[in-house]
Amino acid sequence: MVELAKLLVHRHSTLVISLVIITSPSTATAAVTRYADSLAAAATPRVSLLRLRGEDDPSLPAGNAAVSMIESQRTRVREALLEFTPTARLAGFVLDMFCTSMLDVAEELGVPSYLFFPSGAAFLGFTFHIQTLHAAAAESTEAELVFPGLVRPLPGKVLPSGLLHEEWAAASYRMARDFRKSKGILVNTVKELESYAVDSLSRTENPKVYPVGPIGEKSRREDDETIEWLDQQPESSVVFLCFGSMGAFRGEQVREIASALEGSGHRFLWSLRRPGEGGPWASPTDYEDVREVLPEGFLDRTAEVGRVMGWVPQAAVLAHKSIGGFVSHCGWNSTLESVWFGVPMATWPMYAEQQFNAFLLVEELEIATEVRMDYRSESEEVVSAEELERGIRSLMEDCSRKGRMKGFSDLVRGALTDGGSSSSSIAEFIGDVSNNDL
Ligand SMILES: O=c1ccn([C@@H]2O[C@H](COP(=O)(O)OP(=O)(O)O[C@H]3O[C@H](CO)[C@@H](O)[C@H](O)[C@H]3O)[C@@H](O)[C@H]2O)c(=O)[nH]1
Repeated sequence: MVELAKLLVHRHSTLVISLVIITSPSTATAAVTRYADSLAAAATPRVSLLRLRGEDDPSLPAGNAAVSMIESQRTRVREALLEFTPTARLAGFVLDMFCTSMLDVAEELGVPSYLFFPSGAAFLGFTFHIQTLHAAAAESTEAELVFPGLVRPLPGKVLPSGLLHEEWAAASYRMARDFRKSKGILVNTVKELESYAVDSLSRTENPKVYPVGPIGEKSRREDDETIEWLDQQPESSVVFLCFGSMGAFRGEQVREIASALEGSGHRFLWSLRRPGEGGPWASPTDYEDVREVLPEGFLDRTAEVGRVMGWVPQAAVLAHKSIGGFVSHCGWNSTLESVWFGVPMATWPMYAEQQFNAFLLVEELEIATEVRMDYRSESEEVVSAEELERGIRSLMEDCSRKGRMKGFSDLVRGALTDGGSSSSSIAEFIGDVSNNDL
């Protein structure tokens, strides 16, 4: 800052600069004091020095303590500047990057603030970029974020729920930092499904990525009453609704879903579960009797065309030829299962990264239709029967996504065959592991 001040006065013949130096007992080391003394001795009418001394707050970690100590000096800076420059016209503040708490003071004094960023432009750009990501998430704005893993800009409204809360965001950053310490990352995906993202990851300094998916059981025939009922339904005629291990509904939302299903006229299989007791993260349970939440007479009216179940054998259901579409919360396992069996999806995300997945499915891969891409269960908003019915009709009646889904299904199944991309990645991983010095 001192050198910047010298440069400025050198370039302008009447400019006057007051340098404010704020220290505290812990920051006023002998060297700092010596340096400040030398500046004071060399002060000229055009570069003068204003020294303030604050107190340390031992309860704060060092970095925060310095920023907070500076912040505590706002009133004194204001008073000192008014006293110090009574006759001169104050033109503006130039702030060190840790002194942004002085922005308010400048505003009170009616002058503009500038920032001195002591690092390079690329780093400044990077600093802005991560802040944009975070701000967009926190404010859930309509902002779009260009992000290397996706072809299209990512709307702020589909950012992972984890970035919406300050404390979770901090944990996400910590996790990402720790991921980078690994030697490689095995990812439950298929290169052909996410080729753009896999390629973009491989072009970075991040650990090596091995796309080894889809992991999980694929087609287990379950001899239970659900499958027996599906056996009696025409091919591709049944819409399947299932919302993962934590998906559950009650009250008004259940009635809207029921009304959408009846309104759509399509056959259905609905996995309906009761929210767990004991907070939002308690596991759902099956309703003892779904009649207690369903609209009066619903089960009787739909007895010929639909089934309402609790937990269902999802993979076996998706494997069944009578299933024509899947309304899903877009959990990654459900997504891969749907792709594996070539069942088109309609997106109704709830939490975690499901909104992001919904965007990937609807906009990037074009294999899903949208009920919602940005729904969040924490909002407790009710999705209306009309909205859901529209989504179900589009899923079951518009065949345009079916061909694309079939194409991806073939690619994903091919990945795990001999010589397929995931098999090769697994082999590569094993090769790399074996070559490590253990
Ligand atoms: O009635 C049901 C409901 C679910 N499943 C199975 O349970 C799994 C559910 O997995 P997933 O679709 O990934 O959903 P979540 O359980 O919600 O998974 C969590 O973990 C995933 C990553 O593993 C994230 O993508 C999700 O957002 C996060 O919610 C799948 O294999 C389903 O086949 C059933 O068999 N029957």
